[in-house]
Amino acid sequence: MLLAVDCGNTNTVFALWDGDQMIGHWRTSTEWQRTADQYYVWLSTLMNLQGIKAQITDMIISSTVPRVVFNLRVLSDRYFNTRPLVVGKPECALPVDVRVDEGTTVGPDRLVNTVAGYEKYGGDLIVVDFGTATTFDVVAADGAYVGGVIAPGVNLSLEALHHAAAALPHVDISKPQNVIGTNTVACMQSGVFWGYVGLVREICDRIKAESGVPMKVISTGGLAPLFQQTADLFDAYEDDLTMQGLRRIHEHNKDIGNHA
Ligand SMILES: Nc1ncnc2c1ncn2[C@@H]1O[C@H](COP(=O)(O)OP(=O)(O)OP(=O)(O)O)[C@@H](O)[C@H]1O
Ligand SMILES: CC(C)(CO)[C@@H](O)C(=O)NCCC(=O)O
Ligand SMILES: [K+]
Repeated sequence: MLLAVDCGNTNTVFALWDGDQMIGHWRTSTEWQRTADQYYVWLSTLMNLQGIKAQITDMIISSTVPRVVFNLRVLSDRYFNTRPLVVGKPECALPVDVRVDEGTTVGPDRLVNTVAGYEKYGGDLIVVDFGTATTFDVVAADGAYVGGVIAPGVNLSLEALHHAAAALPHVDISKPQNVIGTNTVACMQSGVFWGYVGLVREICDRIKAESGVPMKVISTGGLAPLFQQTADLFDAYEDDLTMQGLRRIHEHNKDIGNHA
């Protein structure tokens, strides 16, 4: 079975794949100090609790935090006796072209999202991911990754207000009743919530205009449903796009006989 690991700047998600069936997924905070032994104790405890008996033979990692990869490699080597595929490393092949400026390193999560989006929806696609950052990634007709947009994440924007202004409290995102807030929290929620609705709409419109072809927009990430409830921003929502992409990239490397 395949263990797929997606390390974001805030959270790390592990998913267990049996072929194209995801049989479990678990989330922890991203901490580069966490050791291979700690990962293993945590993972095996959760698997036991859920009665999952799995023989993990393969591992694939996408990490936006370079220093966590070391301990995940040790986990793979020590406990699963396999060398992991690491997205973005030369030995990990992608099933699509990447057409960006020479010398640019695209975040592996962004590439992985587009691979999954293309597999399910085909090309001429925009993938929006609401993580630590809000990213927009563009897939051409042939599936190639052709670039995108990085905007500050929703929670990051709220945190930035709280940190920079002495009188602004910590606030969780939610959909405000009105645009005109009549207390501090409502004003902050309005600014970030409606500001984001506008940001997403404007960026997608401009990507479509610049591309000159009709495009589908799909969203992923914890906060996407909150925005979709309100405004018709996306054609579809996928809750585990990054994990689907990791499974697909692993399969591609097997198909071409590439063993990390
Ligand atoms: N209504 C909500 N308000 C606040 N947070 C929410 C809400 N719904 C979901 N979330 C949060 O969204 C997060 C899931 O987001 P996701 O995994 O896409 O990105 P992340 O883990 O924050 O970022 P990264 O992948 O960059 O580490 C979870 O931590 C969850 O707590
Ligand atoms: C933009 C983030 C932080 C989103 O997770 C990540 O994809 C990243 O660190 N990217 C590196 C730079 C780039 O994608 O161009
Ligand atoms: K993510």
